[in-house]
Formats: sequence, structure tokens, C-alpha cells
Amino acid sequence: MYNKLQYISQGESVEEQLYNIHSALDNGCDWIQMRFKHQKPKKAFALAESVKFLCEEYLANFIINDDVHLAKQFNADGIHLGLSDMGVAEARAILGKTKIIGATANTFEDIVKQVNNGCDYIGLGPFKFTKTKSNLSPIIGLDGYRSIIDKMKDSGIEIPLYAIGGITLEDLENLVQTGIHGIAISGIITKSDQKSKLITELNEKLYGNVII
Ligand SMILES: Cc1ncc(COP(=O)(O)OP(=O)(O)O)c(N)n1
Ligand SMILES: Cc1ncsc1CCOP(=O)(O)O
Ligand SMILES: [Mg+2]
Repeated sequence: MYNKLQYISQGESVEEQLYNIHSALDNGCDWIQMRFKHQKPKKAFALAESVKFLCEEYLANFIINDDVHLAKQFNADGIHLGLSDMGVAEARAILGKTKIIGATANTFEDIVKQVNNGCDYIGLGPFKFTKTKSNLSPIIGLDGYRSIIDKMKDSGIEIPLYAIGGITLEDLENLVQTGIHGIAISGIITKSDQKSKLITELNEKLYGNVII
């Protein structure tokens, strides 16, 4: 089963991205989504090459945001695709069935569509407002998660669901109770000056008594 905590990288330069990713890995993150938007191909290539190496060293999952061809080129573990990115079926044809394809949803209907197209997990958000992403879809909130997850149960849809968007440690107890599989977070890990403590606490709340 997939790890429960995904760190979505941040940073304006290759160096800043690498610093943030390295310190997330060093402090206990075992899944990195490299998110480096609107960059020249050379820079994205250079970052992907280093992140691939680092994730191998730390035995962490390495997926790439948006760029399926970059993921293919570096034999990354997978890709995360939004509603306006390449479609899941097309990405599957390029990456093959062993790679992880994550897909964004904002509504129950999005989940049905992405699952029918063959994604491996859903990133459902935004949970709350966040400055990390512009042009946010409507905020879902705790009640929204509860009602979407109820609809999934009623329809027999079983797929790992990751909550995303403005999540803090204090949200986790309620979020975990909705039945999510895990979370994808960026800002609070990037900004934390006590990363080891934060990541340990996040993992404790996500895994409960499950031995990892
Ligand atoms: C785990 C996860 N869920 C959702 C997203 C958002 O993807 P997308 O809607 O394509 O937005 P960008 O991240 O590309 O700006 C995600 N990245 N990861
Ligand atoms: C990429 C993305 N998609 C929806 S919210 C979000 C950003 C999540 O980052 P943060 O944890 O800093 O809110
Ligand atoms: Mg995207």
C-alpha cells in the first residue's frame, strides 16, 4: 500500500528545491512529488536528475508533477496529473502499468472520471485555502470530504484518497476520521524549522498504531 505522507516540493530555483527536498527526506519523508512549475526544460531536467538520485538514496517514492515525459525519461515512480493536465489514460500508455498515476479531483464526479480512466490514487482538494497554488478550485472542507467519501462508499469506489490544500497538524485527527488514506502537503513542511518533529507527528497521526 502507498505511503501516507507525500511532500510536494517548493522552491524558486533548482538549488532551493533541492535543499527543501533533501531536508524533507533527511527528516523522515518517504514520498516526494517534484513540483517545479513553469521552468525551462533544462532546469526541470537538472532537478529531476538530482531528485531521482536522492530518492534512491533515501528509498523514497519519487513522482513528478505534470510532466509525463520527464517522469518517463528518469524512470520516476510515477506522476501526478490535474484536471487540465495530460489525461490519465494517455499517461498510462506512456508510463506503463507499473507506474503510479495520481489524479486530482475536486468533486465526487471528478473521482468517478479519474478512477474510470485508471488512476492509482486521488488527490482530493483543496481542503482549505492555501497560498501554495493559484487558481484554486472550490474549497471542500471537512464536511465536503465526509460527503464525498460517503458517496464513494455507496458507489463501491475503493481507491487511496489523499487530502491536499492548507493542511496543518491540527487538521489530521478529523481528516483521518473521514477515511482518507493519506495527505499531500507542501507549505508547512517547507517552512518548518522543526522538520523532524513535525514529520514524526504527521506520520504518527496518519499511521496510528500501524507498524511501518
Ligand atoms: C497529491 C496531489 N493532489 C493534487 C494536486 C494538484 O494537481 P493539479 O490540480 O494539477 O495542480 P498543480 O499541482 O499541477 O498546480 C497535486 N499536485 N498533488
Ligand atoms: C498543489 C495543490 N493543489 C491543491 S492545494 C495544493 C497545494 C498544497 O500545498 P500546501 O500544503 O502548502 O497548502
Ligand atoms: Mg498539474
